[in-house]
Amino acid sequence: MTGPRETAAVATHGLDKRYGPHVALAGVELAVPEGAVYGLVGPNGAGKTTLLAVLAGLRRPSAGRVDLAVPRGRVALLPDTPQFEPWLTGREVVALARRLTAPGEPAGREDEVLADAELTAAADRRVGGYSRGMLQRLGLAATVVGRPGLLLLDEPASALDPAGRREVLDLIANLRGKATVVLSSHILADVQEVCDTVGILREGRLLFQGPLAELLVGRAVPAYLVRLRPPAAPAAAALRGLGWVRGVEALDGQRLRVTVRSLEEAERRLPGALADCGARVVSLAPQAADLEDVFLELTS
Ligand SMILES: Nc1ncnc2c1ncn2[C@@H]1O[C@H](COP(=O)(O)OP(=O)(O)OP(=O)(O)O)[C@@H](O)[C@H]1O
Repeated sequence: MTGPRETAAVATHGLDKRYGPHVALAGVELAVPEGAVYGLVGPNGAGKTTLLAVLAGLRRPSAGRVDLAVPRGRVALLPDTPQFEPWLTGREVVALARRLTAPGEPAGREDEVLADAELTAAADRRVGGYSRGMLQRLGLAATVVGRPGLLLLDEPASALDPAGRREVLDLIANLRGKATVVLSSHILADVQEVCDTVGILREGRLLFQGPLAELLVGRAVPAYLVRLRPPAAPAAAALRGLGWVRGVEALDGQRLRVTVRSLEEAERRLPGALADCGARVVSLAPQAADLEDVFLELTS
């Protein structure tokens, strides 16, 4: 066989999972390239948790198979709400995980992952007093302490506040190059930020899978975001009258979203058109397609 599946860290073939009569996964052909940070996105009930559990070997598929390029013992799963014994300290949780998953690793490895998770100061406190964000970071520390080759993260940042999400996303971004990561999320901005490869799951079926850039570029509506000194209305009216402008949307008193026939044409003509109508331009930038837009287009 040729193509990307050849270098897949994990691939599934004709994967089905039924819960009684309910079909949770249907013919899933997943291909996660080695070293990817792969975002599995889909609405609630799409089958994300089920797929991760099947990949981790915790649930048996009803049909099909999972091919792993790493040994089963080097696959680690972090559930969406990791549970720890509240009387253990953070350091004890990580130490236990190291002894279970990689007894050959030196104890110094524990300090390393606690530091990466910014938990050094809290390491000797009982985890019963940890915040949600700290628990999620501790879960990540305990998951990576054994240097897994494949990390499966179920909604790792979804339940956190913006600061907590930021910290967890940074930790995941730092895993790039050290392991293959598959994370599920319904927060598309998070996926767009940290993932290089995306799989869109709906009602148990993979609707799209491939590089994030390909997904976005192939579907981008060429548009420019123009910020002007108010008032923006005269410039909007002038642009609307031009043949190469497809539409002008006033986002507020000073920002216009100008959709165009092509970005190349806009690069040549937009600055001049704005100058001709006397607009005072603060900034001008092409607007990238958003994973959220593409997702809605594919799933609606
Ligand atoms: N143990 C189970 N028994 C019966 N049905 C289940 C079971 N686990 C999941 N399901 C159903 O299978 C479907 C997929 O569930 P799953 O939890 O995998 O989705 P999800 O994409 O992770 O959703 P969420 O984002 O809400 O966690 C849902 O319709 C769910 O109700």
